[in-house]
Amino acid sequence: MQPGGKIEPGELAVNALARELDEEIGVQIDTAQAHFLGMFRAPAANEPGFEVRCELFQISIDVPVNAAAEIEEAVWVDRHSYAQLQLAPLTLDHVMPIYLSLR
Ligand SMILES: Nc1nc2c([nH]c(=O)n2[C@H]2C[C@H](O)[C@@H](COP(=O)(O)OP(=O)(O)OP(=O)(O)O)O2)c(=O)[nH]1
Repeated sequence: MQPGGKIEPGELAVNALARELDEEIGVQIDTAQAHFLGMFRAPAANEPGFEVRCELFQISIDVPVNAAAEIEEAVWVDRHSYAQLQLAPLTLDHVMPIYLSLR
């Protein structure tokens, strides 16, 4: 699944994005550079019976990512490797089609 997480009360989605990227993979972003891709929903990966509704953003970075303690592993996914990975429904149904349509 993508780095991200729940939006706190009163928080803008793009600020939640910046906070979660910092917490989860140690990446600081300029929120003005985050490109909003849309709102999507899918069955939640880790919460059976629940649905995840997300505001999805695209960012570009040229810094290393470091998985924080609570994150098991951080991997880059590309058009060649994704088919071998176990991906969350949101990623498989929405994020990958958008990614594959780029360029
Ligand atoms: N971050 C993220 N969460 C996803 C994706 N796909 C998906 O089903 N989810 C689900 C997993 C969780 O049920 C929920 C995100 O909650 P979370 O527990 O990661 O949120 P959080 O970092 O704010 O954690 P917490 O403080 O609430 O414990 O959305 C995804 O691509 N990225």
